[in-house]
Amino acid sequence: MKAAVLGVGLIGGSLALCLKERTNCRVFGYDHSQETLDWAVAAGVIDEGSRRLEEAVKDAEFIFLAVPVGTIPELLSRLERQPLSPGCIISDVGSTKGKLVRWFEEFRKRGVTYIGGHPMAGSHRSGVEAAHSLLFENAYYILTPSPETPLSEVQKLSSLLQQATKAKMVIMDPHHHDRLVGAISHLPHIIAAGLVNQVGRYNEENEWFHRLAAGGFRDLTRIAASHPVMWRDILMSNRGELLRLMEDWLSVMEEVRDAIERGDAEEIENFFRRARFLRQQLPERKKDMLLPSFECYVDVPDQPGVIGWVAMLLGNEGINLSNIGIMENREDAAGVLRLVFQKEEDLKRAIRILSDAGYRVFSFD
Ligand SMILES: NC(=O)C1=CN([C@@H]2O[C@H](COP(=O)(O)OP(=O)(O)OC[C@H]3O[C@@H](n4cnc5c(N)ncnc54)[C@H](O)[C@@H]3O)[C@@H](O)[C@H]2O)C=CC1
Ligand SMILES: O=C(O)C(=O)Cc1ccc(O)cc1
Repeated sequence: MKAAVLGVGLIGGSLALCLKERTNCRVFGYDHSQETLDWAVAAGVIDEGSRRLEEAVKDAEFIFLAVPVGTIPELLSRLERQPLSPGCIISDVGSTKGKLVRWFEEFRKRGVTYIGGHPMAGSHRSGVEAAHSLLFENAYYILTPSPETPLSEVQKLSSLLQQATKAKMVIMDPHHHDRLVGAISHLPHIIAAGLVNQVGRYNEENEWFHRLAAGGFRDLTRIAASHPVMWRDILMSNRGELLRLMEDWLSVMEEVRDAIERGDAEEIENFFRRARFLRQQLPERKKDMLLPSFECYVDVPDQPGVIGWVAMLLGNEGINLSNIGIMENREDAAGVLRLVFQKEEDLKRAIRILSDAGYRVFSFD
């Protein structure tokens, strides 16, 4: 099986290593830098490399775009004009997904499936030299198929990626994805960079600012060392969500500022109490602490009572749900319901019952 990785940097190189190490894919790399390709072949990151797109994607069953976010649309346009293997699956690893939605339809017309993807693991380093095959292990890897994407294709891609990366595969609506990563990744990068720049200005006057910057400042600003061009692209492509999130952030800051101005000790204490409580609730990352869970996703119409209806269908058959929730909440679209079970047998029975009831059910397990 041939897989093409377009952009052999940190993420593309890591994905190539994963595919080579844990699947039977032969990995063909494409990059605009010949030096990168030579290094990647010599280090065994890819089997072969070329600066010619046509050669890289010829006969490939899977094509992964791992170029900067701002370059993905241009590369997709070029791919559209290439002779591609019928039934081939194209995916990308870009940090934002909403702007890429239209490509599903563009490629569908040509008998090719495009499914957005985003591994939620990375580093402030970039380039193929920093690639490694354990980068994605146990991280979440989000896929953002269109509601029309054939389930068999989503399954094919997710099985390959799960096997290769050992990540936890999740599916999500692309716009919901952008709001979510906007809040937990993009906004924090803006805040970290802003704080470092602010203190940097003070330090120009008095270098004790940097000398004393330890503990909290370092912890909070680690991500400010990330790649400026990559983050420029990410902010430009998640504009709408980020503007909304920054409004919220500014009003949170205003509330604290006002509380300080008023000398409102209670409000200030509550601000920190709430944060400490919520911080302690964040899920642990330790691998062995994860309880086994089996999950599936169900396409549901956007109608009141649909969660209760699905829960009742399963309850009537004595199936225990350990969690249930809507994955996206746009008003104009149907939702994706996530169902979690503690027993594999319950998952299998639930899939059968819901499919028999006419629902489109998807599972990674
Ligand atoms: N770095 C991170 O922590 C994460 C990054 N991502 C996404 O992964 C993608 C790649 O990021 P990294 O691997 O960190 O970047 P990188 O800079 O390490 O790698 C990008 C590679 O693409 C090549 N490239 C750039 N423009 C090209 C073009 N027009 N044609 C051919 N090759 C080209 C570069 O030579 C480089 O080898 C981005 O879309 C980013 O949003 C996703 C998850 C985490
Ligand atoms: O967790 C973060 O914010 C990181 O710094 C790593 C990272 C960067 C970009 C992504 O799209 C996903 C993960």
